[in-house]
Amino acid sequence: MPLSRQHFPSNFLWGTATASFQIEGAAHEDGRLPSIWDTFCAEPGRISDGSNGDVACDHYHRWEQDLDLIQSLGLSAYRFSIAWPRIIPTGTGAINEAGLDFYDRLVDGLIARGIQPHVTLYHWDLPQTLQDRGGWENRDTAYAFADYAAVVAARLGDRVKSYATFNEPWCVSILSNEIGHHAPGKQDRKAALAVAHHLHLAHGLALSRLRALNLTSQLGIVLNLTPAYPATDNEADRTAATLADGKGNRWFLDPILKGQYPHDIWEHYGAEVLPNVLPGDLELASQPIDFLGVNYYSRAFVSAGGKTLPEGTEYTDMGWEVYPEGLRDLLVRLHRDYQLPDLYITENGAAYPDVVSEDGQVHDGERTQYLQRHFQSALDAVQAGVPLKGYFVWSLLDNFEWAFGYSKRFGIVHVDYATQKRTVKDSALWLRDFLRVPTPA
Ligand SMILES: OC[C@H]1NNC[C@@H](O)[C@@H]1O
Repeated sequence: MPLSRQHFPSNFLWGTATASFQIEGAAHEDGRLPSIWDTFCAEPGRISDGSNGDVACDHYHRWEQDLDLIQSLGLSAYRFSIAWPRIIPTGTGAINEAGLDFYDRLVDGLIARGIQPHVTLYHWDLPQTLQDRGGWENRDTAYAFADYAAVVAARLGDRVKSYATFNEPWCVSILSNEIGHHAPGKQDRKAALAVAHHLHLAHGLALSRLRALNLTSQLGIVLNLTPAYPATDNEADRTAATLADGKGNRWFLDPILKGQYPHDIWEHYGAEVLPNVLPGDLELASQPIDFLGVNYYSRAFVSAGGKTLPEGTEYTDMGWEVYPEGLRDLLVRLHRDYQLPDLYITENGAAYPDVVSEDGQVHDGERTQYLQRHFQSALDAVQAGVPLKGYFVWSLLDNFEWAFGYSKRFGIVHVDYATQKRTVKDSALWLRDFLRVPTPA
């Protein structure tokens, strides 16, 4: 019998995901003020196609049509992020009711369609005014985030099934402040590690504020995790893979789940760049969470000697190896090494150079294959005893793919940015059929 949802636990949650800056547009509407990504897009050369989030998928105006699309596919959950610059446009202080009203309508629209709302409180669009005061390098921003989180949760309440504090702290800290490919585009390891620590602190501060609201919503965080595989079994490759795993995964998993930074990486970094950890910070950061979101795309193939993947390896349009087995391996390892809450795959998906064919359809067979193989890997993890409770496809819509602009398409629904026409791709039609449970004869 081909893979079907009936192979999964009957209460396994199937959803799709987006993020505010990537789809909303309406960048200057209803009180929103600039985020660091508006600023970053305006810096020449930062975005490969020179685009920005001013219009994006115009979801701010088309959200009802987009929720209808989610419902038509039979998905029962939708993960989206709240734009801090809509809620408290200057980062601290005055609340913008029009911003809260938009998400209020969105949440009610989801519930009316039988779709569970799952909120990410921060998916990278920091108010620029806070960046002007040091951004996440400034410890004060962690406290501002907790205030913002409390405002959102007080308004949306437990209509929202889960609140994740952050999406991908590794991207917010390392990719954005050490590597420099994302906003604010710094290349400073000390700054990056200070940012990472303040995110861990902010996560803890916000958890405390949300717990105090006595919501029934699950509270957690979303980490992008990339399992590292040594290219060979030699010592140099295995050491390099352990380092990659420590810097990319354990530096974020351990403070949240174990209340400590990994010792080997702490020593590796050295005193000049290490963050200033104050007493109580890690106790706050490692408060119990109800769920851990895992964003998985591929593995890291680590070679100290420059060995590359073999001929015939499959890649997505992002140049990421298609490696479904890595999802199972990752989840089984998490289950082995950590005391886990419920796990959700909060993002998994692929970019391919999709086009609308003569017949008006988008025949994205590679994406259907990718999803099928990763669903199977998720099922393997469930059958291995991993407490995996759900899976969100990234993404509902083609959207603004950060430094790649609109040149990479991750959606199961195609967006023609000139007309804003949505076209359900073949992969979404397959997903709809996969989710359809045959009615008993
Ligand atoms: O690169 C694909 C996705 N990865 N995780 C964060 C999202 O914002 C990205 O679009």
